[in-house]
Amino acid sequence: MLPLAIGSDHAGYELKEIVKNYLISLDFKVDDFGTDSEQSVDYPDFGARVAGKVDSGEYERAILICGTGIGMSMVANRFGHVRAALCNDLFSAIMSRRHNDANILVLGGRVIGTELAREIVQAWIQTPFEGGRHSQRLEKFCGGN
Ligand SMILES: O=C(CO)[C@H](O)[C@H](O)[C@H](O)COP(=O)(O)O
Repeated sequence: MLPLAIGSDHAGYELKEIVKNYLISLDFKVDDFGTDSEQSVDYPDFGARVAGKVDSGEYERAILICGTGIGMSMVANRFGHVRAALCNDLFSAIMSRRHNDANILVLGGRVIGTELAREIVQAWIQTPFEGGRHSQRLEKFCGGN
């Protein structure tokens, strides 16, 4: 199965561990790029570490988690080949794959609960990109990358 990169700051640490273990239970290979505790860190350090790996093509998909998800999505979307989607609801997560071919899912560890996070992650992993008219739209801002 698709190997995934995952990262968080301290505010996303608890949910990162839950999401990581959930993915492992589904037989995904998950590479964790920190942080490793709830000790305060700076989200740009971990966001850039993971987004850079998607940007370079080392990983096809990744998950980032901070308190709201806002900071991580801002950081990740600075990278040219990254389409990071902050999805704290199920509909957005599904649409971010169908229409936007999002390659990084961003979650807010202080916003959503564990069960919703699991549902979002599962749907995001499983939902394919629809292509068609959406490809031409992606082409207009990221060259289809
Ligand atoms: O970047 C964020 C907001 O966009 C994240 O939610 C951070 O996790 C948050 O800012 C961390 O806050 P803290 O008060 O330093 O724990």
